Amino acid sequence: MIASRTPVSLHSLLVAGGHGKRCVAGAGGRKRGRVQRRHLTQALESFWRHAPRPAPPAAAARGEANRSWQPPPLENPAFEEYYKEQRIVREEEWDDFISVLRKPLPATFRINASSQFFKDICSKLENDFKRYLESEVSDEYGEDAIRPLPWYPGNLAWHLNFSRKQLRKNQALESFHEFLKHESEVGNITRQEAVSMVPPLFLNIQPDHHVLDMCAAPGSKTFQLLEMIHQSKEPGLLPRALVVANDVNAQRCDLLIHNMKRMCTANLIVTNHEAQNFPDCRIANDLSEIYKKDCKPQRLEFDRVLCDVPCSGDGTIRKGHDMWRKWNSGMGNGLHLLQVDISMRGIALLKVGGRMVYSTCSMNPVENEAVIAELLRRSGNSVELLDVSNELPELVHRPGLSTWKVQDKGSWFQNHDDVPCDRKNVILPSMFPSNNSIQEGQSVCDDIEVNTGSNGSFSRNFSIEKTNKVYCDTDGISNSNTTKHSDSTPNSTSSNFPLHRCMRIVPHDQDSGAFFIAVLHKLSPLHECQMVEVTKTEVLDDDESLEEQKKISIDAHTSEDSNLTEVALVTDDVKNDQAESGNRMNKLQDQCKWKGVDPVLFFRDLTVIKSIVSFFAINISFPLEGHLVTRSADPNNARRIYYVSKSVQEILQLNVEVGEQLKIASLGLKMFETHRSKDGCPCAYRLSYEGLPLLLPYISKRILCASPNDFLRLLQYRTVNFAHFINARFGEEAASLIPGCCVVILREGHQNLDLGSITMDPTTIAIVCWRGKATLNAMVSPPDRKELLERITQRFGLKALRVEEENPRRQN
Ligand SMILES: C[S@@+](CC[C@H](N)C(=O)[O-])C[C@H]1O[C@@H](n2cnc3c(N)ncnc32)[C@H](O)[C@@H]1O
Repeated sequence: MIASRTPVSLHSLLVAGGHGKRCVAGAGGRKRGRVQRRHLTQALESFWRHAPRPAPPAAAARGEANRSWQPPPLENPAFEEYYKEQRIVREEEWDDFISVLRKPLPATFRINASSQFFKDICSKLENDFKRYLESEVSDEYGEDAIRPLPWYPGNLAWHLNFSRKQLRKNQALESFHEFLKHESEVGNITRQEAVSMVPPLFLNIQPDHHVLDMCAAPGSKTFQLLEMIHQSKEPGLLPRALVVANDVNAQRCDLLIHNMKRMCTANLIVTNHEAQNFPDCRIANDLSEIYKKDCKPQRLEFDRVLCDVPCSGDGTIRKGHDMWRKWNSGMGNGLHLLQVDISMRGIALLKVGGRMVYSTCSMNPVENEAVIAELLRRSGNSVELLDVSNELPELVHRPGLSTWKVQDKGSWFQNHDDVPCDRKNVILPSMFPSNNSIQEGQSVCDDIEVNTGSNGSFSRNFSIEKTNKVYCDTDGISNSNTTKHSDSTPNSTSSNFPLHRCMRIVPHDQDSGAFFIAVLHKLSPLHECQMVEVTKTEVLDDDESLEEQKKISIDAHTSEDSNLTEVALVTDDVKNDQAESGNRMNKLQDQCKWKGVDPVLFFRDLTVIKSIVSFFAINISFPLEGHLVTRSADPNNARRIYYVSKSVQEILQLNVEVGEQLKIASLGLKMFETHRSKDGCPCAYRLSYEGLPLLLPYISKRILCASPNDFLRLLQYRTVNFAHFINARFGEEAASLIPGCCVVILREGHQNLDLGSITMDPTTIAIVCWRGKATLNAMVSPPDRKELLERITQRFGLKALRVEEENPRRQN
C-alpha cells in the first residue's frame, strides 16, 4: 500500500512509547514526517490510555503490589435501569444476560482464506493445536477449548473457550498464543471479535463489486472484505472488485493502512473523509457520454456499502472495566444524528439494486432501530429493509425492537411532544419509534407519494405486515428467535416499520459480544431532497486553481492523443502521444489539493518501465502502463512504484477529472523499489516481496528454482556464497546471472527444474533475492522470514538448524 504519509508502524508506535515490543513487517528504517510522528504519539497515548492497566498510577507510585489493587466492580446502576426499561431481553432472562456481560469475552479469530498458506494454517490448527489443547487444557477450558464458529462459512472463524487475557497469562497456552500473534502479524489470521465478523457476511460480495466501507478503521471488516474479493482468484489474477475504505480520523486511517499491509492487494483505496460528506465524484454532463461509451464509471457509486458507524460501543462491555464505569444514556443520544447522516449518505452512494449493511456494537435502540426507522422514513420507497435471517441460519439472533423509549438526564420520554422545549434540539423526533413529524410510510419529500400498498417490493411487504399486524408480542418486547404475531395494533410508541427484520445479537445467546445489524436494499434512486446535502467542503484550495484543474482535465480528455487506457508495452509510434497525455495527467495531479497529502501520480517513465520489463522479461499480458503510481514529489525519481488494479485505475482517473474530490490516504501494492548497488546492475529497480505473488506468473527471466534444503539455507543465512549451496548446480546457476535482483522459488515435487520449463502453481513459494558479486542475498523481512521457515519446515518435513548450533563459517 502506498500511503500519503509514511504509514503507521505499530512497532515504532510501541518502541517510541518505550514498551519494547517486537518489530513488525515493513516497519524498518524509514524516516517519518512530523505529522505522522504526532499521529503515532497520539495513537500510542490513546492506546495506553484505553488499555486496561495493572494498577492505578497512584498505587504504582506508592510501590504497592498489584495484589493490593482491586479492579472496580463490574456494575453501573444507570446501565441496568436503562436496558431493563428498554426490555432489551425478557424479564426472566435478565440475570443470565447481566451475568454473561460480567464474564470476560472469549477470544476469536479468523483465517485468511486468500493467504498463500491457508491450508498449512488450517492443518496446523486442526492437527496440532486442537489436539494439544484437548489433551492439555480440557480440565480448565472444556473438551472443545477451540472450535470453529458454526455460522461462519468454511470453518474459517474460530472460537476459544478462553479470553485474550487468559491466553496471555496461561503457560499451557503459550505456544498457541505465539502462533496466533505471529500469524496475525503476517496476515494469515485476524484476531477479531466474533460478532464483528457478521456484517461483511451479509453484504454478499461478488468478485466484480465496488464496495465502500464508510467508517473503516482500524479495518478488521475491511480486511474481511478484501479477503472475500481475493478469495477465488488464481495467482497473478486480480478481481474486478474494489474496496474504498474510509475513516474521518487520520490517525486511525494510519492504523488501517498498517493493518491492510498484511493483505497483498492492488484493489484498495483508503480515503480520509467525513462519511456523511463522502464525495460524489460525478463526471460533468459534457463528459458523461464519452465515459459511458468507454464503459468507464461516470460517478463514484457502489454495489455494496458497509456502514459500521461510530457508536457508544456498549456491546463490547465484556472487554473491560472502562465501559461499566463510563456508560451513560447520553452517549447513544449524542451519536444518533451522525449515524442517520452517515447511513443516508451511504444510501445515496449505493447503486440501485445494491445492498447496504448498517451495524453497531451498541445495544441501544436509539443508535439502532431508531436510525433504521429514520432512514426508511427519509428514503420513502427507495429502500427496503431485508429479512436475511435465512442467510446465516446457524447465527443466533433476535429480531429488532419495535418499541423503545428515550432517556434524557434521567427522565424517560415516549414521544417527542413530551420533551421539554429546551431539550428538543438535543432529543430529536427521529429518536422515537413513532416520529410524528413525518408519517411513516410517507417520504420526507412532500412531492413523493409513497403508497404502502402499491407494487414496490417494500410497499408490498409493508402492507402485508400491516394486515398481519406483526409488531411485537403482548408484553411489548420484540420476539426472540421466532416472530410472534399479536392482535395489538401499533400505538404511538411503536414503529410501523418492519424493524423485526433487523438483527440483534445478545451476549448470552452464544457467548459473544452484542451487535446490531440491518440489511437494506436500494430499489430506486433517492429524490434529490432525500439526499443528505454534502454541506461542508473539506477541501482546501482556492477555487481558481480548482477551476483551472477542471479545465485542464476537460482538455486532457477531449484531446485526441489523451488515450489513457493501459497498454502493456507501447510501440514507438504511440509512445510519444502517451507520454504527452501522461504529462498532462501528471500536470493535473502534480499538486494535490488536499493540504498535507501527497498527490497520487501515475508513473509513466517509459524508459524505466521498458528497462524493468526487459530485465525480468515481464509478459505483455501483464499490463504495467497506466497501472503504476507513485507519490514521490518527483515522479521521475520515484523510490517506490505501486501497482493498482484496473478498477482502482479507473477511479483514479475519475478523481482527476472531477478535480480530486477524493482525499486519498493510501492505495496500491508495492511492486518496484530503487536499489542502489555497486554491482553494475542495468535495472534501477528491484522487485518488492509484497508485489511478487501478483507479478511472478508473468516473469520469465531471473528466476532460480531451489531445492527445499537450499531454499532453507538461503532463508536461514540470508547471504550465501554461491559455492556453499548444497546443490552445486543451483549455485552455478545463481553465479551465471548478471548482478541484480532475481527470484528464488520452491515448489512441492518440482525441485531442480530447468529454468526454461518453470510454470507456477499455487504451491510455489517465492522470495526476492539479490545476486551480488559472490553471494545470493535473500531480501525478506524478519516476520516473513520466520513465517517462511515455519511453513517450509512443516511442508517438507525439514528441521531448521539454529544458526548458532550449526556454527558455520560465515556464509558470505
Ligand atoms: C465502529 S468503528 C469502525 C470499526 C471498523 N469498521 C472495523 O471493523 O475495524 C467506527 C469508526 O468510525 C470513525 N468515524 C467516526 N466518525 C466518523 C465520520 N463522521 N465519518 C467517517 N468515520 C467516522 C471512527 O474514527 C472509527 O474508526
